[in-house]
Amino acid sequence: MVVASPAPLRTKKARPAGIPVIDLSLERSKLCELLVKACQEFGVFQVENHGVSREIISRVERQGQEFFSKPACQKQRAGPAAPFGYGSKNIGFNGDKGELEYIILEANPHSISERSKSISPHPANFSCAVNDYIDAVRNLACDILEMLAQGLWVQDKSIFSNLIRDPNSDSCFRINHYPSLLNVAHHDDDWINPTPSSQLFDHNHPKTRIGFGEHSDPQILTILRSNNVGGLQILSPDGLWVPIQPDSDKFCVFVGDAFQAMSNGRFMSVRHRAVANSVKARMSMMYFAAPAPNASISPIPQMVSCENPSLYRPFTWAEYKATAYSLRLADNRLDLFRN
Ligand SMILES: C=C1C[C@]23C[C@@]1(O)CC[C@H]2[C@@]12CCC[C@@](C)(C(=O)O1)[C@H]2[C@@H]3C(=O)O
Ligand SMILES: O=C(O)CCC(=O)C(=O)O
Ligand SMILES: [Fe+2]
Repeated sequence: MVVASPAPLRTKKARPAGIPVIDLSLERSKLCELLVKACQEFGVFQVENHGVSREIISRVERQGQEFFSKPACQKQRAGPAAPFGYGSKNIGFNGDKGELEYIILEANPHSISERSKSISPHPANFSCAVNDYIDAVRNLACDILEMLAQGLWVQDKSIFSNLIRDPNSDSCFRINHYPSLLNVAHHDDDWINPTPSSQLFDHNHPKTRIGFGEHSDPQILTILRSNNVGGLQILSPDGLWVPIQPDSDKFCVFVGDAFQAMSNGRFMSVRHRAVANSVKARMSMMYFAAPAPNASISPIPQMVSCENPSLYRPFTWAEYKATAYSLRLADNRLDLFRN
């Protein structure tokens, strides 16, 4: 006898759906379709079977751990992040703050080799680990961008990837370290008595410590990898913060503002943040894939039609970056370039 299964219970509060996890070993035309769908519907997705070796990832992770475990006075020798170097709590130049420390570097071997002298007692090990990692994630970013061009039926498959393969590409690399809650809570009066002006808390949930505040990434694509400690959240269209499941074997890929502009708004640069509420320290590393400063960004002709007129005026990456750096982290800078 076949017994009908009971109708599923409906609860009033729907659990937000997770972001897509895309298996990069799938057949290519299927992959192109899935990648386009994810960039349209979410602006972010995770990838598995990405082909970046564990060894490359753990070498740079180890360098990050060694650096952040040093006493503050030693780390400060690599700072301040203006805009490259070591930073602690201060983000950008306009008063943004977060519960984190970080290293941010230009993603080119010469600059990394110079910077590594103030970061590590073994600069060659540091720069080699970071350069190998950047090469690997740049290739991953280019593969994804080429599949996205194919998925959009654009003839020139390299239309996006050429921008970040350009030797003058302005890409950068960042390692963020969010200390364990146990290391900071009792030193911090705000934790016990949050002040309304503090940026370090989410005012709707005063026990949420803001590690890296709400923003979208300005570049084309971001490739993020973290340890298995959570904290990354995206802002859903209905205004809810949705956690992204941490997974050290996957990469999380974000559409950036420049890609939203080039796709004429078909892809969206999703707003995200990192909270620092864990008893374990979170470490994340981001490769921000950017064009060269003089590259012109505008909606590609294939995305523009009578029904879909151009949403953004052309701008150079240098112009966009200067605007981003003149604004606060949470500001919506792309709207300033709308037609
Ligand atoms: C407050 C800021 C930090 C930031 C530059 C900015 O003025 C606005 C954008 C911020 C952001 C967000 C994504 C990564 C990052 C490196 C970038 O390119 O834009 C940061 C900048 C930063 O931390 O310096
Ligand atoms: O550290 C994280 O998990 C996210 C940080 C981030 O979004 C950024 O640095 O742009
Ligand atoms: Fe980001």
